[in-house]
Parts: sequence; structure tokens; C-alpha cells
Amino acid sequence: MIHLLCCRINTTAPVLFLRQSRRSAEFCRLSRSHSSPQQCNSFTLRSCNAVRFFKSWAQRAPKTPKASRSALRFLWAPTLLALSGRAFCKVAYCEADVNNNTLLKQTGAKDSPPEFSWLILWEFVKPQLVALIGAVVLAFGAAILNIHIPLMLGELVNVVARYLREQAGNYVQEIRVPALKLLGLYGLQGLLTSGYIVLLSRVGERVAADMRKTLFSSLLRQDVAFFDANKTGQLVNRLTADIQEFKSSFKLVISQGLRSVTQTVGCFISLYLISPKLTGLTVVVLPCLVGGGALIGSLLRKLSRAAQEQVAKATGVADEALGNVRTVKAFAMEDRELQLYALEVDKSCEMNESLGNGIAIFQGMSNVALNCIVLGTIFAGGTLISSNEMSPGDLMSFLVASQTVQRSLASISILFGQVVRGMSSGARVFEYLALQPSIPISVGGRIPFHSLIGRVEFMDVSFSYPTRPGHQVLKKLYLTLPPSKTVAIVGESGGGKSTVASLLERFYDPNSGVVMLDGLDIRTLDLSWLRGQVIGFINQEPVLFGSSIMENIRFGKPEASDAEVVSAAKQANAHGFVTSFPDGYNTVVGERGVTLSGGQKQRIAIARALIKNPSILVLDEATSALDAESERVVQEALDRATRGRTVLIIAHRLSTIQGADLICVMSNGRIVEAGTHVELLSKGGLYADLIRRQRAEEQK
Ligand SMILES: Nc1ncnc2c1ncn2[C@@H]1O[C@H](COP(=O)(O)OP(=O)(O)OP(=O)(O)O)[C@@H](O)[C@H]1O
Repeated sequence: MIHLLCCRINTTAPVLFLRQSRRSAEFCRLSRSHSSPQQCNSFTLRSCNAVRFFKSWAQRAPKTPKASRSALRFLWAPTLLALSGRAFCKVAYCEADVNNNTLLKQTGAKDSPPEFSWLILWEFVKPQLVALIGAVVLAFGAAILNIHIPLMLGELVNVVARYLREQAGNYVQEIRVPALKLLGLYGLQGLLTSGYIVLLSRVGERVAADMRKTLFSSLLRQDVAFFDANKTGQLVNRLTADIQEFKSSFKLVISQGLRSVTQTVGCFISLYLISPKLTGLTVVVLPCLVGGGALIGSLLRKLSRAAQEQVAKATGVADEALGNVRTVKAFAMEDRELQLYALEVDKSCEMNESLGNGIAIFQGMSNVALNCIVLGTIFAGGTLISSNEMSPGDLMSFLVASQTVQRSLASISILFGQVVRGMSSGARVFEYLALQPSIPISVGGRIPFHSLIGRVEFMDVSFSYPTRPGHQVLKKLYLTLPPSKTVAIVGESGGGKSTVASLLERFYDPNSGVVMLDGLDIRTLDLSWLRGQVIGFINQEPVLFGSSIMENIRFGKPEASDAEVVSAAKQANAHGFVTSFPDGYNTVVGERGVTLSGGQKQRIAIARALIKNPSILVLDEATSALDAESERVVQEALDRATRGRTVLIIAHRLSTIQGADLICVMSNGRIVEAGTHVELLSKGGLYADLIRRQRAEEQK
């Protein structure tokens, strides 16, 4: 009967699976725009080829010798399972890509989903190859031993059964050898397991650490346009969560995957050797149970992912409220923020409760199913024992081996999901590793041999920001900053003043035209040298690091001595207030310099810019956020700092730039007026109008 059933399955199951594969192929075809077409095609082709092979074998099966037919008969089932798992894996991979693609579109990053690269992974794994091979060998060894254990247990039970039946001989003597062998096997298996876990976690941790360092260095190398298009939180997520996920999957696949596959195949062989008839029964029941379990498991995983996303959403609300706590307090919005947070937390609580219920039902059902299998095996095995086709020890071995197969198959089905998640996390990490910045920091740019004169020219410069290519910010701009002179740019908000400073710093390159320094195109100059030594930049909202004042000033020149730091602080009018603090230069300024006043922060920023003794100084609204007294002290520092340097000042408050050598009025991406304060006033144009309006506002 069982034999007949097996034959029937041999011929019909592959046909069913072929249909299933076609459906998967259709899914891949539909989601081709989101996933890699090559992956879907090659997978479908491989699945169909495998099925064709099974189908043709099934048709030829009656002609093959009985033993090899039977041996092959139980091999197709795990293969079928593995292939269905791969189908699930690919479909889920396509799904993951769809989600990922939506995210990429939201952030304005490139459209196609990132692809997992085995080559990049190899680069990280290569240095750990010896440890990895060691781990694989030990894991494989532990799995092989696991196959032996059911057979040894059966041997023990047979000794006990024989003694009970015959009541003769020395029981202790007889049982000692198999018991000691089993004990030794357990000990060896424990050793091998500990060994591969130690090696594998070492490999995993080192690969993850290397990935983190390489990814961070790659992110730091990217140009400013990259950061305009990508949210910082998401980039940090790639450094933390994605690498963590990838590491867990990597470790799990090597340890559990290898063990489960070896055990499944090995234990199936053991099962067949013990009892081909009982094995036939198992082959029918197990795949159905494991398939059903995998299906429910995948639904639960989806629910779990949604619940995790909801938790992240709630965290985002808290993060935003705590990050902007001053604004929240200033508007007395604590209750509203609390309500928003509570709403998200309640949603996540509901989702997690549903997930908990799902897991409870699933576990209850799987317990019943597994126990029914045990019961069924004992029932069928008992029948075989009564007809002398099997010994009690064989039944014991069969039970233990089939339990091992169940556990292994269940973990394989879970592993598929983990592989998918690990691969998409890895792909997201690798995507940025391979990314080349359009403005590389140091690719053999030149450093002029002569001492810098400091003449800057913008010649016919047109520019649009990469994130907004349709909006031209600078339109055929001509502007010259003569050496050691101060040039101010004024004009309407959004006219493109700060953009001029960004192009000078080479945060972006112009779409057409050229920015020159001492007659050299700045694109040919060494970028580290240009930013690190030539240009000093001070803007409206200086950002300090959460370290000491000394370290913050030294950020401008890491090799500077303490005396140089103090001298820069004196030039920036900062020495007085710094020494009034109990810890002086060792005072820690808090996150983003939160423990300092706006004027104090600005003076530290000026000291940080001055310590590198730049030839060109760019001041972008450097005093506009300060009150009158702070502005006076900072302005005094700036007047001192600008002496003997080429200076570009971008200012709203026109009173601060009246002494500039040249004032340029900018409107709609062009310089529309230029001259000294007196010249422009007497002209009665846009500048005179701006002055008139500002004075009127001040008198209100
Ligand atoms: N990173 C960016 N990505 C896209 N567009 C930008 C970016 N920065 C500025 N812009 C746009 O470029 C235009 C010019 O901005 P810019 O900051 O140069 O003006 P501004 O004259 O300095 O203005 P304000 O005086 O208000 O600071 C604006 O329309 C602005 O919206």
C-alpha cells in the first residue's frame, strides 16, 4: 500500500510542483520591474529543469532496479522541499526588493534595488577563511555525529530488550560498551559544537567590524549631494541594523543551515536503512506538515516585520520630540507629543499582541501535529514489530532520527526567510561600498608649489542642485574675489548666495563654467588641501562636537599645539570666556555645543577656522543669529581675522558689510550690481533699495 502510494507521488508530485514553479515564474514576471530579471529567470529555469529531471526519472522508475529506485524515492522529497523553499525564498526576495525600491524612491536614491554581490562578500570573508573553513568542518562533524546518535540509541534499546526477553547474561557488561560509546559521542559532539560556535562568532564579528569600517569610510568619502539625497537616519541604519542582520544571517546559515541539511540527508538515509516502509510513510506526512508550518511561519514573519516597523515608527516620534525638546517646550506641546507617541505605541502593542496570539496558536498546533507523528510512528512501528519486521531498538532509532529530520526541516524553512533578509541587508550595505563619489576627496589633485595669492574667479558658472536638476540656481555667473580683499554678496533670500560659497568649497561642481583659484580650475586641485588648508568656512549655525573646547578648536588643525589653540582662541575673542570656565579649555561643550551661548559657539567656530591660517575666509551669515552685544564681540574677532585674507562675506544685515572692498548684489542667480557701499548708494539701484527697506524695518 505504502509502496503504491510512493509510486503515485513519484509521478504526480513533480507535475504539481511544475505548476507551482510556473506560478512562481509568473510572480517573478509580474514583479520583474522591481527585482532582478536575471535572478528570476535563472531560478525559474533551474526549477523547471529540476522538475523535468524528476518527472522523466519518475516515468523511467519502474525500469530501474528495485534497490536504487527505493533509494532515489525518498531523495526527491527533501529536494522537492528544498526547491519549494527556494521558490519561497525567491518570491520573498522579490517582495523585499519591491519594499526596498519604494524606500529608495522616497529618498531620491537610485531607482534599481541594490544587488547582493558574492564577490564583495568574498573580499570580507577572505581574511577569515581559515577560521571559516575550521568552523564549517567542525559544524559538519557535529552534524554527522548527530546522525549516528539515533542508531546508537537503538543499539542500547536492543540490548535492554534482549535482556528483558532472555533474562540471561550480564546486563551491565552488555550495556557498558554501547553506553560508553554513546557518552563519548555526546562529549565529542559537545566539543565540536562549542568549537564551531567560537570560530563562527569570531568570523561573524570580524566580518561585521570590517564591513562597518569600510562602509563608514565609504560614506565619509561621498560628496555633499549624496547627503542631500539620503537621510542620515537611513545611512546610520545601514551601519547598524543592516550589518547586524547580515551578521546574524551569515552565522545562522553557516551553522544551522549546514547542520540541518547534513542532518536531514543523513537521517533520511538512516531512516531508510532502519525501515523503508516506515520511511515511505514519513515521506508522505512530513513535507505536508513542514510545508504548512513554513506557510504559517511566513505569515507570522510578515506580521512580526509589520510590528517591528510600527515600533520603529513610535521610536521615530519619540526621537523627534526629544531631539527638538526645546521647541516642544517653547510651544508647550508636551501633551500633544505624548498623545502622538501613545497612539503609535498602542498600535504597536496591538500588533504585537496579534503576533503573540498567532505564535501561540501556531506552537499549539505544531505540538499536536508533532506528537501525532510520534504516535503514528509508534502505531505503525508496533505493527511492524509484531510481524517481526522491526526490533524495538529500530523503532527507538527511527523515532529519534525522524524527530531530528523534523527539527532540521523546520529550521531549514525558517532559514530561507533569514537568508532573504540577510541578502537584502547585505545588498543594502554593499550598495554604498561600491558607490563612487562624483567629487572624490583625494585622487591625485595638485597642490600648487607657489605660495597662494588668493584670487578667486567664478567664470560663466551655471549650476542646479543634483536633487533639483530642473531649477537653475546660478545662471552664467561671473564674480571675482581679488587677493586680500573683502567681497560681500547681498541680495534677496534664495537668490543663490550660499550656493556660491558651496561651489567655492567644492561641495558641488558647476554644471558649466569654471571656478578658479589663482588661475587654476579648482577641480584640478587636491580637495583635502583646498578644504583643509586654503579655505576657512564660518556659517550662521556653527556645529560643534560634543568634546572639549580644546578638541573642538583643534578640529581645524589636528596637529596644532596647545599654544596654537590658545592663540587662535585669542584672535577669535574666545580666550576670555573660555578661561572663565572652571575647566577652561577642557570644558566639554555637550552635544552640538548645547552648553554654550550662540556668540560663544560662533567664536569657537572662528577659532577653529583661524587655527589653520586659511588664505581664503568664507563667512556665511556669520553674525546674523546673534544679539547686538554678541555681534559686536564676534564682529571684532572677524575684523581681526579677515585682515590679509581674501574674504567672501554673505550677509543679510547690510550694516556689517559696508566697509567691504566690493559689494555684489545678487538676484535670481546673477550679479546684478557691484561696487562699494558709496558707489551703490549713489547709483540708487537694488542695493540702495535694500538699504532703505532695512532701515525702515529697524525703525519700526
Ligand atoms: N541642498 C540643496 N538642494 C536643493 N536645492 C537647494 C539646496 N540648497 C539650496 N537650494 C535651493 O537653491 C536656491 C538658492 O539657495 P541659497 O541657499 O544659495 O540662497 P541664499 O541666497 O543663500 O538664501 P538665504 O539668503 O535665504 O540664505 C534656493 O531656491 C534653495 O531652495
